[in-house]
Amino acid sequence: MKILHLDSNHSLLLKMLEEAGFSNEENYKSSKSEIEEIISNYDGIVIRSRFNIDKEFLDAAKNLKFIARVGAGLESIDTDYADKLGIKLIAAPEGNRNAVGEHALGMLLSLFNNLNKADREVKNGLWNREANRGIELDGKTVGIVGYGNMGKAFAKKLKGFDCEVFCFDIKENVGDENAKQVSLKELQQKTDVLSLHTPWTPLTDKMVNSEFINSFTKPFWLINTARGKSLVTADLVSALKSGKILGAGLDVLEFEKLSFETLFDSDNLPNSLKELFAMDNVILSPHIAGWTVESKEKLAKVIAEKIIQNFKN
Ligand SMILES: NC(=O)C1=CN([C@@H]2O[C@H](COP(=O)(O)OP(=O)(O)OC[C@H]3O[C@@H](n4cnc5c(N)ncnc54)[C@H](OP(=O)(O)O)[C@@H]3O)[C@@H](O)[C@H]2O)C=CC1
Ligand SMILES: O=C(O)C(=O)CO
Repeated sequence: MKILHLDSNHSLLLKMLEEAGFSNEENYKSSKSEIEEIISNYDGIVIRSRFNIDKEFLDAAKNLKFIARVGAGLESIDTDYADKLGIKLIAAPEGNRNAVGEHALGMLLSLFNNLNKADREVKNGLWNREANRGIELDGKTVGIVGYGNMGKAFAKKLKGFDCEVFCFDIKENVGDENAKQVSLKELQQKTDVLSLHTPWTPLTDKMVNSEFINSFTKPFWLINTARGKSLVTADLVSALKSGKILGAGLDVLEFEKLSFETLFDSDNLPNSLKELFAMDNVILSPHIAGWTVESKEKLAKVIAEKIIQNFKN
């Protein structure tokens, strides 16, 4: 089988596939349309997030048997069309779920303890102890929306903090010893901290908007390590201003990657983002929750194992 690798990954991936007898070609530079011209020569592709795999691409990929995403989310792939064409989709949530759980927890603890603000202030000669008094997770209620690989990994990390953990998921019976499954309404009544772990789908697109936010009984903290487009940034900013949201940790933004840098450089960022940048109770990171030294290797290993398991002769 011939596999085209469209992003560079941990060397373990190529090593394992080569040892298993697959033929591997790396192409990290050609444009999407250039790849479309040659893609019919391959049985499988391995991609991280270089470009979206849309209908046009899939139509050109006449002999494709699998698409392996070195990551968890398949949002950048037209999964329905790939299914229709009988192309197998392979993801590796086992490879970065621990990283996401730790990142979400790290953001939460940083927010609760004003770490980013305090750090900046101390480095500027300010010794503001009272203004940086923290709060504790002990006794708080954490609501997790989307209780799959990532949500469960976060709940596992919360063990030992003496907080109550609830989850809401469209699937039934997903609760476990780390989180009690409740209705969305109950979660919104109880939650002090909301952590999003849903995929980006038509159902979750702009899910966290003013109506959703105002359905929470208490002011709450928000962590989003899922997808930026599930959250309406302008509505978040309004809620931060009104105090309905007490602080936010966002690893993902509505405007990411190329669009983010282009908008930033041309000073064309939407006002809502500029306002977020100015807020001390907001922590941002550039989509790195699942992006650790360890996850790089784990993702490679998981993807290689799944390809070998499914496609080795
Ligand atoms: N920031 C980062 O670096 C990373 C981000 N991610 C993001 O996290 C997402 C989740 O990954 P993962 O946990 O592996 O996915 P899973 O499919 O394992 O879990 C997601 C869960 O959310 C459920 N769900 C879907 N829609 C809703 C909804 N509207 N309300 C409540 N629950 C819902 C799903 O149900 P069903 O299966 O029925 O749809 C599923 O049970 C990825 O799609 C990706 O977007 C993942 C890894 C790294
Ligand atoms: O694994 C994912 O889905 C991520 O967002 C990181 O690439």
